[in-house]
Amino acid sequence: MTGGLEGYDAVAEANAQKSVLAIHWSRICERLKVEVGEVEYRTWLRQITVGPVDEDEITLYLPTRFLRDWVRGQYGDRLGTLWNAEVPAIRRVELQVARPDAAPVETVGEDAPTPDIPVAHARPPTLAAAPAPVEEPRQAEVRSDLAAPLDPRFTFDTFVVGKPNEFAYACARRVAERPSSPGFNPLFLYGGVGLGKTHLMHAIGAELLREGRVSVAYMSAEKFMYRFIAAIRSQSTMEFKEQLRSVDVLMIDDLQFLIGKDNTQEEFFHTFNALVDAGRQIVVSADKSPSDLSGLEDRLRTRLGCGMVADIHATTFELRISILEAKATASGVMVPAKVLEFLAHKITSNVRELEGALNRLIAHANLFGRPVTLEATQDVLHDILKAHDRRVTIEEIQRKVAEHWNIRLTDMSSARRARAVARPRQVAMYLAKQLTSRSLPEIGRKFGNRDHTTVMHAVSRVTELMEQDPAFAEDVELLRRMLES
Ligand SMILES: Nc1ncnc2c1ncn2[C@@H]1O[C@H](COP(=O)(O)OP(=O)(O)OP(=O)(O)O)[C@@H](O)[C@H]1O
Repeated sequence: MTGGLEGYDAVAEANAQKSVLAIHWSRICERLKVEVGEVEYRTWLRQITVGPVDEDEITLYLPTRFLRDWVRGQYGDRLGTLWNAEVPAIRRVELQVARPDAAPVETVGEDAPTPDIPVAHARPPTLAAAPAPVEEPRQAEVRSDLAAPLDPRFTFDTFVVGKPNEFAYACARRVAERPSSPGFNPLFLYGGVGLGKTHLMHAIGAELLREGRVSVAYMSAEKFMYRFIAAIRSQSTMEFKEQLRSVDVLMIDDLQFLIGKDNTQEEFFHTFNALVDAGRQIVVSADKSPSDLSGLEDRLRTRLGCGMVADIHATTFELRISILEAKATASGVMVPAKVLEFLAHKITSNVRELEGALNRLIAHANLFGRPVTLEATQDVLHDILKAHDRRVTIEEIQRKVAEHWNIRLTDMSSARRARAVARPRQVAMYLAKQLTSRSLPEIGRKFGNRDHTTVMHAVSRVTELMEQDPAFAEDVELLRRMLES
């Protein structure tokens, strides 16, 4: 028949294949939910969308590299087995980061993947077993008389999970799902500045309110103190205490603020005891673990450490990239991967600063309608980058360059002359000359006692190659920017 009809047939066939795959995928999802549990499923696997089948291989998409790698590591084999059981012709599963243009198969039913930014976490085995407490359903309520408003941006969906925060995240989810579970009361979240403690607390609050079961009071420790003082002044401490003790979930942020405030600590201690004894949930955050919060009364520290203590560690490069990817995607502004990598290398202090830098870039791009480039980034973030300035060492240069080209660090000083090794070594020498004040003989010594003429040759060879090969020049430039200042 005509080409047009053949085209129609092809489209119809592709659509039919999509529908069939969607049905299989829905069945697989049901099994996975039973196997791994609802929370684990929702956090990791619900993000998967189904792509095309090519011969014996099906492609599944995940929205970020982090999530893809995690799912591959934890569930790759299981996904393969389940697909094979559903469709024997499928023998392999390929997990890919979703392309923006990918047209995924839609799942059937309520668990259709959401387009929002993924979250991920590992639920530690200890979290799996505890039984859900029997609860009377209650009307959802934020105690407006007690609560600071919850920031609607701080939800579990917008929290990006990686190794440094996965335990805290899992604990927070658990509390949001089953408040007052044995072993999780109080939940004590701690970690350095700007690493997501407040975000997780708000997420717990938002989830509880969404579920519509409990009344929640959230406030900073500072606010707690001022409310307490105001209550004393207005002779309404009884009322204040009653209000506090009537909530189902009390969350106090930045508890370290109470150090040295003995009366407020005392009041908090009694409130704490009254609530825990009545089976209510307490969530507390601080910058240190209970045992390190010297300045808090011993009995309070002991009680704070009685439930679940979860720390949030400093971010890793991988987590910073995932967070930047998620936030850039949410902003709708196209930020090149190289810029994200550059930022993740440069701004390592905390998520707040990282987010601030990205927001400024995005605002700039929106305001001036210019694309985000490495040059623009350096320009716009000049002051922030300067604040993160540090002196670069030859060892650091060698490490970064070796990582970049995936060679061993020892090859920076080895005698191997294969180009795959010799070229990165030359680049490292070139960068050492550009970025440090070391002399050529000094640089030579750091590269396996090579002669200064070898370093000179490396510098001129790299300069020459950069002029001839724009891709190579871009690589070297990126490395330079990452290491610079
Ligand atoms: N894992 C994450 N994913 C997404 N956003 C994050 C993450 N961690 C932190 N953020 C963001 O970084 C910012 C700072 O986080 P947050 O206020 O929760 O930090 P904090 O640990 O409470 O800091 P502080 O000790 O100063 O109170 C927030 O905008 C938060 O949304």
